[in-house]
Amino acid sequence: MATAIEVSKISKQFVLRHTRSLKEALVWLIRGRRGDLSQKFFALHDVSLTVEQGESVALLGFNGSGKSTLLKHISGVMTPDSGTVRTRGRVAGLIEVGAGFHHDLTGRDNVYLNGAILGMSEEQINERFDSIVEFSEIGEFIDTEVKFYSSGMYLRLAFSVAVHTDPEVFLVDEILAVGDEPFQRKCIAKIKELAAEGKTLVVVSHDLNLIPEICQRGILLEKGRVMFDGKVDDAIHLMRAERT
Ligand SMILES: Nc1ncnc2c1ncn2[C@@H]1O[C@H](COP(=O)(O)OP(=O)(O)OP(=O)(O)O)[C@@H](O)[C@H]1O
Repeated sequence: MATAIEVSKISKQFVLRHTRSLKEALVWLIRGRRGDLSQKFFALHDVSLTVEQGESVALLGFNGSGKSTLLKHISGVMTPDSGTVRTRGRVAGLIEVGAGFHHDLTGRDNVYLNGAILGMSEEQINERFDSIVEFSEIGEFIDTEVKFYSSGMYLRLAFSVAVHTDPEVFLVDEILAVGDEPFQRKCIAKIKELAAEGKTLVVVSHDLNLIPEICQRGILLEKGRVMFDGKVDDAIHLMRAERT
């Protein structure tokens, strides 16, 4: 089986921003700006993992453990301070949903814009346009500027465009928690369909009941490090044990 994602020893540091008191800032200035007022921390620390084509993997961990940051590195919207990320095939991400959408454009124009950003040709978008709109259930609002959409409508259209790009690797970040229940169920069914077709999936979700329905493998992150990588049930068991 071919490798779809190869993450090799990546680390990412962020600046821990906290407000300093006026006194602290004055002391720092008087001392000739010596020392660093900002502190850094590792959002990801020496993370390595390999995902084979057709695998469905869940990234698990408590808030702030680094799941979204890792997903952003796999999608390529973030680059690591050190280490490498390699992916094979087209990667579609629902990471910051609708991030590629332009508020002043209509749903229709955004389908074309976002579709192009995600790598579809105009011809492909023309072919899939009706199906995109149908899946999103946007209906007649397709010619309305998206700034007038509800957050659920926005998400539905963004999700619909992304799944129609026919990605080889599909990255999902907590989408399952957004949107109304019927649409959530539809998204989950679509994600399962993609998995059954042999697409590679990396899913971030806090829904520990849903995750085993989609993923066989679970990677547990803690403070930016991989604590466990194995069967999804074992990863969930470990996570639940840590919570108690
Ligand atoms: N752009 C950024 N600048 C500074 N800090 C960041 C940035 N993005 C994320 N962080 C920090 O990195 C850490 C990891 O964040 P991340 O969003 O990856 O966690 P997560 O596991 O996805 O959390 P959650 O379950 O809450 O979504 C957090 O402490 C977060 O505050």
